[in-house]
Amino acid sequence: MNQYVIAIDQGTTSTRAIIFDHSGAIVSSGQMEHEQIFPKAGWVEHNAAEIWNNTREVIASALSKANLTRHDIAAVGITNQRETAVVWDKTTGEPVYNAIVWQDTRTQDIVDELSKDGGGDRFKQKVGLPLATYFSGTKIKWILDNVDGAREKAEAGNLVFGNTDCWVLWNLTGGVDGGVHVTDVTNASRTLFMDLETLQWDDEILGVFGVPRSMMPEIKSSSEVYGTVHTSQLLRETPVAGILGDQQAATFGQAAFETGEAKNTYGTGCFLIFNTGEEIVHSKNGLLTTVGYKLGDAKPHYALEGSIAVTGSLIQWLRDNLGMISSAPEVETLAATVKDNGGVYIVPAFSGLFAPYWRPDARGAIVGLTRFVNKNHIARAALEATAFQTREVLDAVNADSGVPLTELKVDGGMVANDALMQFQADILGVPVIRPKVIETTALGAAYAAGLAVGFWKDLGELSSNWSEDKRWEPQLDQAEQERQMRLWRKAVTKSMDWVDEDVQ
Ligand SMILES: Nc1ncnc2c1ncn2[C@@H]1O[C@H](COP(=O)(O)OP(=O)(O)O)[C@@H](O)[C@H]1O
Ligand SMILES: O=P(O)(O)OC[C@H](O)CO
Repeated sequence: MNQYVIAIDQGTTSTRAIIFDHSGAIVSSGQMEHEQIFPKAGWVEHNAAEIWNNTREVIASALSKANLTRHDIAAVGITNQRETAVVWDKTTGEPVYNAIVWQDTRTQDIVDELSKDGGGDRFKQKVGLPLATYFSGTKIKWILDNVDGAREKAEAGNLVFGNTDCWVLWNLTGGVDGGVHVTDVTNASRTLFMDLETLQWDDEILGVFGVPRSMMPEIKSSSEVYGTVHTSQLLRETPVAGILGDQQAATFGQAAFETGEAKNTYGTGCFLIFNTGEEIVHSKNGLLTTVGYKLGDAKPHYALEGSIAVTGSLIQWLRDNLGMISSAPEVETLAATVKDNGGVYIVPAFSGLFAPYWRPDARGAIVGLTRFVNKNHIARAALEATAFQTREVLDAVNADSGVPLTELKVDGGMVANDALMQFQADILGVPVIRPKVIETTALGAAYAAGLAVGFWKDLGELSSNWSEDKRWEPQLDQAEQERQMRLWRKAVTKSMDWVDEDVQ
């Protein structure tokens, strides 16, 4: 009997496989971190072969922990870190370069060059995105321009591109032995190349970037059978039936299916997604327009997104680069020893500033330092930075939609941190709500796959699986909220205009 669905969550720091039952509860999981490669300041890479190996390992581990086999699994769903670009030779299965990660800023020169003709928003009306290093398109161009022989091979039709969903799917379905080269609409909407109306690649933009169309995967919906797992793999012959970029998957896993619903995911970065239904809404306040989900032949749901590049990774930086803490949860212990931030604000503009500013010239800043400040204040300021950035994104969503959100559903690794969630509610002035299953990203991909094979019958059934675990009510008075936001915004101005010809 197929009683379960497995989701592969290929994230920025780790790859997970999680098995869910019909009620949406977690039955077992496997997880492996992969190496973060920083060859130069601003460059961030992953080894795509390592990611594929880890994917196989975590599937094996999740199955064996629950004592299950492929016969118990109805379908496979895939969710992934978006924008991270893998280019590989489809005749050998070898990537021609490491995966260039979404946080990588090496393509700023490409962005500047392309912006000369028509400005940074020249494709925004069509694709919903400004020209920025964040998106896959500039990374593909960089590989074609900089890796020896890549352009010739691409023009000969041997190289293909995919975000990591596509790389995992291709390998899972056979790789050089007939692997399926497909992505879903949500991932495609993060490349700079997909027309939001037609949901197809735009030849004119591909031409401007010099990317051959033959490299691009076929764009399909987020919920349909793309292929079956290859006979050489553990899950052989199981249908792969759902793909969603991780932030859209979390929105789906939070059952935010309707227009006006939203969620915020706190991981490496933070991503607030606001469902705008079947309408394509263009932001006037620095948000992206993206595809939320598309189920089979049904019309797509679109969304506005506030992407924040650095939140949890600031905590990792305190741990790995400064050695201030030995584990991420320890930041809460340090922060709890002081009654406030001691006047310190940290603007973690490690990759420039994303939403709502889109300022590639910004770099990280710690301001307000005095002899009074100690590491506990720094820890507190690091946590607060996540909450301040989220408030700015929520303000942008409210301004665009005209109807202020009255509560915020949250998920992701950082929501384990109580102090942060309380401060988040305080600085937003609305309740913050955590569901029982916080692995909403994997759950969303499982839902998409399960819907396609009839494991779940409809969205109503999925909504009834959602239940609240904890709620944080705002406790700060509005004057104090606004005082802190004023200081935060002042700190943000100090991080801007830092990059010049001498500083990258
Ligand atoms: N208790 C905590 N307090 C603050 N940050 C935390 C805590 N636990 C984990 N994190 C941060 O959350 C992130 C991991 O969350 P996760 O959702 O697994 O990320 P991702 O999906 O981006 O890989 C890490 O960046 C880590 O620093
Ligand atoms: O893997 P995460 O959770 O850090 O998410 C990364 C985002 O998809 C980047 O856009």
